[in-house]
Amino acid sequence: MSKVLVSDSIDQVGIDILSQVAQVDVKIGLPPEELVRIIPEYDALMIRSGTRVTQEIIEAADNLKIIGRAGVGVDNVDIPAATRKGIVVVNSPEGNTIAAAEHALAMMLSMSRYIPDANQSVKSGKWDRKSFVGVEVYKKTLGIVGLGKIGSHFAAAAKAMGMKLLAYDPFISQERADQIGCRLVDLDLLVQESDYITLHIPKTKETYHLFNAEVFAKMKPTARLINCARGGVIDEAALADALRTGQIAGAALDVFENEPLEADSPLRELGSKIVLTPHLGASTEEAQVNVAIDVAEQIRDVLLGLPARSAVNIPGLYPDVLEKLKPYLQLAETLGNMVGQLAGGRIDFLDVRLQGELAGTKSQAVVVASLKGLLSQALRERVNYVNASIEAKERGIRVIETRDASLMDYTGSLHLEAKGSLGTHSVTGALLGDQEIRITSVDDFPINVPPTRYMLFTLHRDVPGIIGKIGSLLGSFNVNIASMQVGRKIVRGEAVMVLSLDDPLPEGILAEIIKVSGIRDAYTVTL
Ligand SMILES: NC(=O)c1ccc[n+]([C@@H]2O[C@H](COP(=O)([O-])OP(=O)(O)OC[C@H]3O[C@@H](n4cnc5c(N)ncnc54)[C@H](O)[C@@H]3O)[C@@H](O)[C@H]2O)c1
Ligand SMILES: O=C(O)CC[C@@H](O)C(=O)O
Repeated sequence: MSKVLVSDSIDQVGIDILSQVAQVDVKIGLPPEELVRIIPEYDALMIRSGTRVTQEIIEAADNLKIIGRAGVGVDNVDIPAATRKGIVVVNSPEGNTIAAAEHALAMMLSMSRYIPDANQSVKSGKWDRKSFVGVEVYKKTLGIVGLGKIGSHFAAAAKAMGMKLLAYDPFISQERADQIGCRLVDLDLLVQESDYITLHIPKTKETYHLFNAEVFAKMKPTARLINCARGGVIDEAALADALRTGQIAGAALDVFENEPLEADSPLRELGSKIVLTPHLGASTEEAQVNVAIDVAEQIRDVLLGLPARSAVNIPGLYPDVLEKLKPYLQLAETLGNMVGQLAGGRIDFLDVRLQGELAGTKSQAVVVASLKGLLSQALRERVNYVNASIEAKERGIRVIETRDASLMDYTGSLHLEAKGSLGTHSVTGALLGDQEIRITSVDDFPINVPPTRYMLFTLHRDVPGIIGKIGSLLGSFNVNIASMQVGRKIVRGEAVMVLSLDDPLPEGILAEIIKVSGIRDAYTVTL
């Protein structure tokens, strides 16, 4: 019989589902070294946000087939390590959406009316009405950072309370924002105009310390900040300073860079200016039942050899179809990710053209894989093969699918074209020897390069000396070039240069590249 380890507290309904197919051991609060020691016994691991599933634990997990996260955020799981080890990671993308949005609303209101402090005061025997004069949210401007599932639900409730809504989300279309009733603005404007700011973004490289001293300096002195998304998106030391010095009026936080919050955190010393809860966003009876059922059912299915519906690292397809299509799905994800970055964050449409033998395959999975790649910059692990199409639709991305079996320059190739905030761009790719990915054109200029982690593309006039200039410029920034190729249609005409780099491009270098005479445009792609 399979064995499942449940290492955080989950609702009994989840245990009951798992018990239909496995022996279930509930062991909460295990120290990491104990988890490393016992994990080889288990076929599945079910967690919430409390357990950190590190590379060390995954490497020791020789029998593990699936990790189930009863919640949305999988930033406590080392996904690349799990993927490398062939372990499916599943989550519950929607089970706690309402709970988290309602918690953020509760935080906004209790901060505005000093409810935690007033409650404490009455319970301590006082009847002090003067110290707790609050502010109304009615007619105030609310800035929503991250207009995804939770941000949208918060928006609907805030609108009903008479708030004016601004939103910052580089991956959401104006059309979608209009539907929700939000004015889409840049972060600077949102920060300057909002009376309340609520964060509903994932923790990524881009969002780490997105709210920092510089941002607090731009906020109104009467502004209040709510974070029920992820710790780490706020610089906590800078927030404590901003509250202490009166640069902003208040904050309400459910999540922290280190959890549990350190005993000596300056955030604990800010009296009625701050409301703190211990990561309770998902802690409602309803949400815990939802996420427990959602994830336990997926663990049960995978242990029975069936696909998972919300896998964050492996497509939810039947194994035989998957096996055949796997290399093409990888190609589609890579091209989607590339064209998404070339076209810019806010995508209007994606044209997926299946060529050669690929035109005859079950294309839906290839289209979905392209969308998964396209949305991966915005949604990271939250986009999967199940929700990629819905997420694209909600973002107002039009998807066009075409087939051309007659195009046979490679056995099968895939051409993706996307229009986004940086313009319309295209990439084509094919498989070499049925496995190895090759990029065979960019913006219809023929090339033949394997995708690499850091890439630089330039559009330029094919004139002598230009390659040397780019090489020297990158050298002066200590960026090493691993390979370089030029694609052109006619000699001395328009051309594209593709450079694979060993290092990421430092800030500001793209602007220098564009200044080089003959260069028309330059783009970076990180895979
Ligand atoms: N406190 C809790 O207990 C709790 C509960 C549930 C979810 N969460 C967290 O809340 C967050 C939002 O969850 P969701 O379900 O709404 O996710 P979602 O994926 O539906 O929405 C996230 C949104 O953030 C946007 N985004 C990504 N990068 C951005 C950036 N750099 N700037 C601005 N916007 C950006 C995306 O386009 C997307 O629309 C996640 O971090 C999740 O882990 C916390
Ligand atoms: O497990 C929890 O209680 C928190 C879940 C929440 O942070 C999430 O991302 O889903």
